[in-house]
Formats: sequence, C-alpha cells, structure tokens
Amino acid sequence: MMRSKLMNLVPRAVATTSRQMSTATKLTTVQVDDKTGIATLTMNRPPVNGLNLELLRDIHQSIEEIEGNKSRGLILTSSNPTIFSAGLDIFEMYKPDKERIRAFWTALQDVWLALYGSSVPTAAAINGHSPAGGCLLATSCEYRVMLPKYTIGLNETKLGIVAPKWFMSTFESVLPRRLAERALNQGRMFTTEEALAVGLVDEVANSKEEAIAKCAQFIGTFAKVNPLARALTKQQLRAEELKQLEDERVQDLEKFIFFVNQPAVQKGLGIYLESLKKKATK
Ligand SMILES: CCCCCCCCC/C=C/C(=O)SCCNC(=O)CCNC(=O)[C@H](O)C(C)(C)COP(=O)(O)OP(=O)(O)OC[C@H]1O[C@@H](n2cnc3c(N)ncnc32)[C@H](O)[C@@H]1OP(=O)(O)O
Repeated sequence: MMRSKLMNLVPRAVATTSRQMSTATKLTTVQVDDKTGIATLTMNRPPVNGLNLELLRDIHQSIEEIEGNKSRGLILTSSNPTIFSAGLDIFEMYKPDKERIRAFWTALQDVWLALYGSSVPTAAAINGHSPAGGCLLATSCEYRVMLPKYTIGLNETKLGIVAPKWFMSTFESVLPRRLAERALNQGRMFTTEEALAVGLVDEVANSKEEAIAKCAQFIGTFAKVNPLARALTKQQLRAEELKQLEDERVQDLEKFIFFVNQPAVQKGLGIYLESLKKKATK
C-alpha cells in the first residue's frame, strides 16, 4: 500500500476539464473542481448515511480514485442536509450475517487506512450530525469545518459497545489525551460550539458551501509546499497508528466478531434500535 501511495506523490497537475463530474459509484460522488484541483467526495446513502458494507466500499473506491486522479486535496461531505453520517449502520451489527459482517468490518478498516493515511490533504465539511463512525471519518481528515447546531463525538459507550483502539487513537490525534479519554468514557456528543471550543473542529461555517470553501482554503495553504515533502511528513506522523492496524487487522476483525456476537451486546443494540424507532414515531 505504501508503495502505491508513494507513486502518487509526484507533483500534481490540476485537472484541465471544466468542473468534472464523475459518479464514481452509486452511494458516493466525486467532483473535481477544475480551478483548484480539489475533489469533493459526497456520501449519499439516505436517510442518514449509515455506513453499511456498500457505502464503505464506495467510499474506499472514491478515495482510491482521488488518490489516483492527481487531485490536490479531498473534501469529505454529505448530500443529506442535516446529517454528515450517523456512523456505522447498526443493522450490519445487529443479528449479523456471518460472512457479511466480516466483509463489513474489513471494508471499514480499508476506509480508515485509506483516509487516515491518504497522501493528499484531507478536510471534512461536516454539514450535519456526526456521531461515532461519522466522527471517525471526520477526525481521520486533517481539518474540520462544521455547521452550527449539530453534534459530533464518539458515543459508543452509550450504546454498550467499545470503540476499537484505532477509533480512539484517531480521536486522540485531534483532542488532548485527557479530554479524549473523558469524552470516550462518557460517550460524549459535542455540540458544534463545544467542538470548536475544544478543537475537535477547526472552524464553523454557516452553510455547506461556506464549509466547503473553508476546507478548500485550508487545502490551499499547501499550495507552495512541496507535495512529496508534505505527504511524507503526514505519513510519518501517522505511521504508528496505521502500522498498528495494518499489523493487527486479523486480530482486530476477530475481536470485533467475538464482541459483537456477545448476547449482552446484541441485546443492547436491539434496545438502542428500538429507541431510535420510538424517537421517529414521536
Ligand atoms: C474491542 C473492539 C470491539 C469492537 C466493538 C464494535 C465497535 C463498533 C463501533 C461503532 C461505531 C458506530 O458508528 S455505531 C453507530 C452509532 N450511531 C448512532 O448512535 C447514531 C444514532 N442516530 C442518531 O443519533 C440519529 O438518528 C441522528 C443521526 C442524529 C439523526 O436523527 P434524525 O432525527 O434526523 O433521524 P432519525 O429519525 O433518528 O433516523 C432516521 C432513520 O435512520 C435510522 N438510523 C439512525 N441512525 C442509524 C444507524 N446508525 N444505523 C441504522 N439506522 C439508523 C433511524 O432508526 C430511523 O429509522 P426509521 O425509524 O426506520 O426511519
């Protein structure tokens, strides 16, 4: 993986076509701005961008496409007007299919390795709620711009599940350790304003367009930096976390499968799903 990434580190040419639109896959779109050369990756799985196997595979494919098409940066966002991503699709984990759940977790690992380790500058335009897996995606990026009055955080303990080590280290790469530990233990969801105050997000914007513009501005700060030096610097800083998961992928998968199949965990997920449904009928 590292070798193919290094192949991408030659100075990048800006796409020459006008506002190139490619529907890379069904559940994501990739749009490259011909002026800036920045690619916007939009998640589009109604109603809440729940990360199921198919969406994860499409996100992974889109990241690879962006790595390969010489884009100058990647902005991750959502087509839903109020939700960035509701995190992992709980139906993938509740009463799971034996084969599918393995493919599902493997796809999540692939997405994280590709996004956290991406050679291009990355930013998240968080245009809605961003719990759990949504927060993982956002914090895997180098910069975050969020719209007001939404929430973001790793709420796993509230669901009776445990965020894996790589979720935690991603969170900890953004927040000071003491704050990260407390928030993880509490399963705390931060409002936009709270997230800005602690540095979980970098800026607040009043519209999705403004958020995307601010993300592009951040990516633009690298315009005069040598792309190879920048990418290698980022990858060195992130190498330890990436290597840890790469080395322990199989164990991580087995741990997840064992944990998720525990009767108490299944019971907890069932109750949580019911509470989400009840909320919808209120
Ligand atoms: C040691 C290592 C071991 C490893 C151990 C395992 C580690 C796993 C780590 C887990 C990571 C995760 O991401 S776990 C996922 C955590 N996610 C969450 O807790 C988010 C829960 N959802 C919400 O809070 C809200 O839905 C929110 C996103 C804010 C949107 O609110 P809204 O009012 O706009 O919409 P709602 O009415 O609630 O939702 C619309 C519909 O979508 C459904 N829905 C919402 N979120 C959903 C979700 N995540 N999965 C499935 N379905 C979901 C609702 O039930 C509704 O279904 P209908 O009623 O049928 O229409």
